[in-house]
Amino acid sequence: MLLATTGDEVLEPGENLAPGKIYDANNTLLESSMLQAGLTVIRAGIVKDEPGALSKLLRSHAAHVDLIVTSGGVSNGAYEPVRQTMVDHDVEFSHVAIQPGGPQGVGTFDGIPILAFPGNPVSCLISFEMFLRPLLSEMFAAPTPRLSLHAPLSHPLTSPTKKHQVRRGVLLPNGTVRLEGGEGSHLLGALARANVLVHIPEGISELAEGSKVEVWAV
Ligand SMILES: Nc1nc2c(c(=O)[nH]1)N[C@H]1C(S)=C(S)[C@@H](COP(=O)(O)OP(=O)(O)OC[C@H]3O[C@@H](n4cnc5c(N)ncnc54)[C@H](O)[C@@H]3O)O[C@H]1N2
Ligand code: MOO
Repeated sequence: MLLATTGDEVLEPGENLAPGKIYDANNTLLESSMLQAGLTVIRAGIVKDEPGALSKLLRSHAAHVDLIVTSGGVSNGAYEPVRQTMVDHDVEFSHVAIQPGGPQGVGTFDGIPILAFPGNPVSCLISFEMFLRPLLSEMFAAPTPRLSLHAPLSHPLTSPTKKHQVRRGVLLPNGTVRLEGGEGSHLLGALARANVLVHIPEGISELAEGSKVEVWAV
């Protein structure tokens, strides 16, 4: 696996955190998830928002990898490095009806399969759990799929009707599930406190306390 993230504002953990900069969360999140899933990972680092930089980095590792995963630079901003780099490649960008993790890219870069996940940290982890991890389970039986349970909600919730929402939650000792943090796809603290992903399928706009939801133990 080759892992890369993008953004002039993103710094390696430990660097001097100047105003307007943030530490890279995505490479660490994805690398640890991938290692746990039994993959061998090359962490290529952070690509600056410059034309040509991403292609150069990916090509420098391409001979040694079976799959490329990037995070960030895929939505509709003025400059989206991943999207723009892939213009010359067979990569399709679209919006999946899921929250978080909507903007996605899939295709090949110089013949190597590539998945381009969105940049918000929770979005890229949910993308891995929803789109890549199940595939690995099916293809290589490693790791085993996430344990799926049905548990009653400890409180009511609302969800966007036209999207499959994946919220972070805590399965409590009394067997109920409580949402942890809000919908925001930047809420890493809440993700760290969660022990389940809570699935609210498309078509549902609200659920009452006690409604059963599918949760994946993570
Ligand atoms: N016009 C539209 N704008 C946006 C849409 C849309 O549909 N139309 N979707 C929004 C959603 S939802 C998401 S998710 C983001 C995805 O955008 P990108 O993949 O282009 O992500 P970036 O802009 O590069 O980053 C988003 C956010 O995350 C921070 N980030 C990026 N990389 C890292 C990293 N490695 N570690 C920590 N944080 C990271 C970045 O600084 C931004 O704050 O698009 C929305 N906009
Ligand atoms: O759908 Mo975006 O992936 O929520 O932050």
